[in-house]
Amino acid sequence: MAADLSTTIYTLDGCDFSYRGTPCLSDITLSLKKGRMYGLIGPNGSGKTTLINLLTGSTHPTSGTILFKDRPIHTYTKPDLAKVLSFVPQTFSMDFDYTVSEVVMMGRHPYIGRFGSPCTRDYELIESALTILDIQHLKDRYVTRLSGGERQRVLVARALAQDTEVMVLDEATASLDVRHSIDIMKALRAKVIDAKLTAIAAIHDLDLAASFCDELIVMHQGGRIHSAGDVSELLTPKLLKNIFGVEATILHVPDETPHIHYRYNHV
Ligand SMILES: Nc1ncnc2c1ncn2[C@@H]1O[C@H](COP(=O)(O)OP(=O)(O)OP(=O)(O)O)[C@@H](O)[C@H]1O
Repeated sequence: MAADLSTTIYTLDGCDFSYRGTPCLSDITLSLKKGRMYGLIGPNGSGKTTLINLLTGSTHPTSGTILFKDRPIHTYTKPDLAKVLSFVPQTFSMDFDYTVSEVVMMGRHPYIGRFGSPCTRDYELIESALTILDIQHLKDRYVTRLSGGERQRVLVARALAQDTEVMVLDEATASLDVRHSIDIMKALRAKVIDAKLTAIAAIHDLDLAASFCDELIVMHQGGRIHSAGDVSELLTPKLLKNIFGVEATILHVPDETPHIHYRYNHV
């Protein structure tokens, strides 16, 4: 049966990437569908952030092609891309002291322009993002004076306010406490279900990935994709042993997503 191309958001075909001649990604071939949540997992240095940079169009493959919504990603202008694709980076730096509200408002810039006037809908989206990320009380604070976790929530709020059909996140929960990590994943999951968002999240917390993602993309050393597919099929003790070198059991509790039980082998 022919594939349903109308629901394909990304098609990566044989993508390689090198940093000044040093190979980093090799032969990345992937098809990512609309309305799915993907967890991008793999050990440190396996190429997750580099792949994320290709997916956001901020860098281009050394060879191979990336189609985004059936068009080569490099043919989109930055403003056009920003209306359909939002990005939560791992870290960020700002040249000026912006308040939390101002940073979240930046999510609306693709629609209103840097010097345009926001409309009611813009304010509604900003308020909603501030509430979902539990940062209403911080809205007049300078972002540079927030904790790492608070700042990370501001970046996710900015991406949510951007209201795009695709969101790419690079370890968006890395500095968050357990409640805020779960809240962010829940908020993404709700958008995946209700608004057919496609979310691709590089994530180290495998339990969170297993609980909230539909599919995993597993990277391994050498910048290759080891495997990709449904969480329930992919997440096995053998995979965790092969990719991360850890001993673990996958617990299947009725009506719950799988849980990973690591065996630490304390002496
Ligand atoms: N700007 C750069 N110049 C040269 N090499 C780089 C650069 N950025 C990353 N690398 C190298 O590319 C490889 C992949 O790095 P990348 O950051 O994509 O991995 P990652 O899977 O996101 O790692 P982590 O889990 O530690 O965040 C690593 O070997 C890294 O040292």
